[in-house]
Amino acid sequence: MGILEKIKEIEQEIARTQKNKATEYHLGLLKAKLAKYRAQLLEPQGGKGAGKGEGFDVMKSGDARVALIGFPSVGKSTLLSMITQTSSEAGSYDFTTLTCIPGVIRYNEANIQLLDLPGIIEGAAQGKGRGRQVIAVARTADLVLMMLDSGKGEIQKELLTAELEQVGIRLNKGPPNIYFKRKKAGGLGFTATCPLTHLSEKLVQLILHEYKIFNAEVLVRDDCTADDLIDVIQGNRVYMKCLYVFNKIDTICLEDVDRLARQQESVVISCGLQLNMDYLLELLWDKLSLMRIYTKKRGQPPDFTDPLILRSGATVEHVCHAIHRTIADTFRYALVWGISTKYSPQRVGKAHVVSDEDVLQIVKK
Ligand SMILES: Nc1nc2c(ncn2[C@@H]2O[C@H](COP(=O)(O)OP(=O)(O)OP(=O)(O)O)[C@@H](O)[C@H]2O)c(=O)[nH]1
Ligand SMILES: [K+]
Ligand SMILES: [Mg+2]
Repeated sequence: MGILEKIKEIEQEIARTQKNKATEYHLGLLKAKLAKYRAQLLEPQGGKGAGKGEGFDVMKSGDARVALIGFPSVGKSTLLSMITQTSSEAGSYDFTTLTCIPGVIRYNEANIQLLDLPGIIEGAAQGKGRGRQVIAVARTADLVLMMLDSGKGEIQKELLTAELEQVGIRLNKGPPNIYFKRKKAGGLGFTATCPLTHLSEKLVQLILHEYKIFNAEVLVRDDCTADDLIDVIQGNRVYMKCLYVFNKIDTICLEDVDRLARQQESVVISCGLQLNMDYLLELLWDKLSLMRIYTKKRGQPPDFTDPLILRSGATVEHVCHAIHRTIADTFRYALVWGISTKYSPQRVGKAHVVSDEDVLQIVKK
């Protein structure tokens, strides 16, 4: 039996099985099996670069990478052509786009790489269409723009989220609060720091056995589920930020626009009527958590046209590296003007965390 068939069988069994206390262990086990087979399916078979697919090998460039994911004909290419200098063919028929088309969004002096991709269909996770390649590219992005057709937005959102879940992509959430470590001996060491309503020591043990793990330390710090535990054991999950973009609001009524706009992490737009594009870019910038740092030389005004673009959380040391590899070696201190310091200017060391739009002067030894 092939892996696909095995997966299908387990999925059917899960669907058949009633969810209750008595079937809890059985379902947990089935889920672990399913996750294992899916992982096998995603492993590239054969030689180097297998399963990568032609036309998907786009170099990373710029300060951040954003991937456009969505069902066919939701307007991904139309958007790329609108907000970048690149034009990507749009059409009223599905699968107009068959490869990965990169464009560059210029915003706040940053270069943000935007990737147009083929439409994903149901079953993408099983490798249908070019789903696997699209998903592989999406994994390399700093942010996913999930583009949805406002007319059928909510069901599309559910289906796509499920497809991405199946290949280990988790949107807008962090890893489960479980500490897990394999050991050489000693059996299972199990501790929970809060009451558990989904997991028990017995179930954890069963799931671990499914992975042939008999010795491990498991510390559960939240009311986690069996799925959470499986995520931690599999260890290859990616936790990505996602913005839900509801396009074509020109085709729905105002009440529906209002409802979609109020959803978490959502933005409503119309490429056709060029509605709300500025707000989309603003949100995109916020989500990427990028910062502009302006540098200046002693006795000279800062250069406000050419900031260094860094990730939020960056320190003066990161700024040094962004300027030049060797600057950190001759660094004495930095003067900072901006909201990251109490005084302007303030003398700071390498560990100082900078903020968006700080001005920085480096004083060398
Ligand atoms: N009414 C309306 N139509 C739009 C809007 N944006 C795009 N379209 C139309 O939707 C159709 C599909 O647009 P594309 O940009 O090709 O969509 P896509 O998501 O790239 O499609 P694939 O590459 O096939 O997956 C085209 O006919 C566009 O003109 C919009 O805001 N409103
Ligand atoms: K299309
Ligand atoms: Mg397209």
